[in-house]
Amino acid sequence: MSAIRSSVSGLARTFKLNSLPALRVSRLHTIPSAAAPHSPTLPTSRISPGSFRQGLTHSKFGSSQGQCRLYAAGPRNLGETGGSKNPFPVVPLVLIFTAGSGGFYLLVNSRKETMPATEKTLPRSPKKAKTTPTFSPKDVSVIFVLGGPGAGKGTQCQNLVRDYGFVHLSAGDLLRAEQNRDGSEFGELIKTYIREGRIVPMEVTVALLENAMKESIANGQNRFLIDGFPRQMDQAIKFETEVCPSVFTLFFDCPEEVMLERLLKRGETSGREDDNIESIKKRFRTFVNTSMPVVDMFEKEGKVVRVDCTQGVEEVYSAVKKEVSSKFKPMKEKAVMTA
Ligand SMILES: Nc1ncnc2c1ncn2[C@@H]1O[C@H](COP(=O)(O)OP(=O)(O)OP(=O)(O)O)[C@@H](O)[C@H]1O
Ligand SMILES: O=c1ccn([C@@H]2O[C@H](COP(=O)(O)O)[C@@H](O)[C@H]2O)c(=O)[nH]1
Repeated sequence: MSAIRSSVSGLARTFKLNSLPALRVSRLHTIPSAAAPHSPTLPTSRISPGSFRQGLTHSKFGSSQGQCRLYAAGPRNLGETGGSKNPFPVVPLVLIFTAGSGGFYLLVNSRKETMPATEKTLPRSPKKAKTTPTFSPKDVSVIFVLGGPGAGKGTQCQNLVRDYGFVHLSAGDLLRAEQNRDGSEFGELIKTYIREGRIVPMEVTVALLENAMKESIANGQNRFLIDGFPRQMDQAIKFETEVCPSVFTLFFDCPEEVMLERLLKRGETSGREDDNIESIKKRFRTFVNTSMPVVDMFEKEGKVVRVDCTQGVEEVYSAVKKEVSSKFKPMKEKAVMTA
C-alpha cells in the first residue's frame, strides 16, 4: 500500500478528469474520507477532502483544459518505489496508476448514485444570513409601536401620521391584506395564525414590511411607525439586523380589562375574525408570553418610551406627542387657502 501511495504521489501528479462533470467532483467536498470504502486500491489517506479542495482550487473542471492537480507533495525519486531493483519501473507504475484512476472514477460515480435529488440542485454553500440592514438608520427612521391587543396603537398612529408625516405600517393589516390577496400562498396559514392569536412565521411578516417600506421610500417617505411589530424576539433581531434598526419603541401600557372592553366594542363593527372572546384571550396570552419579552429587551437597551393608555384618546395623544416631539419635528401647518 505504501508503495502504491509513493508511486502515485510521485509520478501521477497531473491527470485528465475532463470527462467528470463538475457536480460530481464538487460533491466530494462533503464526503468524509472515512466514508469512502469503494476503492481498496485508492490511497484514501492521501485523497482527503482537503486534497480535493486544494486540487480543485487550481483546476478548471468542465473547462477545455480539464486537468486537476491532486497533490501538493513534491515529486519522489522513482528509485524509491517499493525498493524494487527493476530498471524499467514504468510498466508496473502505469498499471498501478490505471488501477488507481479506475478506482477513483468508480468512487466518484458511486457518490453520484446515492446523492439525494434535492442536493444535486442545491448550491454548495448555504445562503449566508444578512448582516447589513437594507436601510440605514441615518436615512430611515423606524419607531416600533407595541402594546397589548386593543391598547389603542392604531388609533394613536393615525394621529402621528397626521401631525408628523409618518408612514403607518401595521403588521396585522399587512398580514390581513396578504391573507385576502388572490393567489397568496400564505393566505390560509395567516388566517389560522390570526384566529389562534399566534405569531405568523417571521419571514412572511418581515418581507411584507420591507416591501411596504421600499415602496414608501421610493415615494420619498422615510419615517415609519411599525405598529404591532416586533411581537417576538426573533422578529426583533431579524428586522433590526436585516431591515432597519429602530430609533425607539413606543409602548402602550394598558390593563387587560380595559383592552378587553375596547376590543369587544370594536368587534361589534370591525369584522375582524379575532375580535371575539376566544381569540382575544389567546391574543392576551401570546402578548404576555411572547411579545412582552421583546419590550423588556428594548427597555434594557434604554429604547422604550412607555405611555399610559387608560385615559381617553386625546389625553393619551398628548403624552404620545410629548415623547415623539423630543425626537421628531411635527410637519409644518398646511397652508390654508383664503379667499
Ligand atoms: N384611549 C382610548 N379610549 C377609549 N377607546 C379607545 C382608546 N384608544 C382606542 N380606543 C378604541 O379601542 C379600540 C381598539 O383601538 P385600536 O384599534 O387603536 O387598538 P390596537 O392597539 O391597534 O388594537 P390591535 O392590536 O388589536 O390592532 C378601537 O375601537 C378604538 O376606537
Ligand atoms: O408581527 C405580527 C403582527 C401580527 N400578527 C398576527 O396578526 C394578528 C393581529 O394583529 P394586530 O396587530 O392586532 O392587528 C395577531 O394576533 C397575530 O396573529 C403576527 O403574526 N405577527
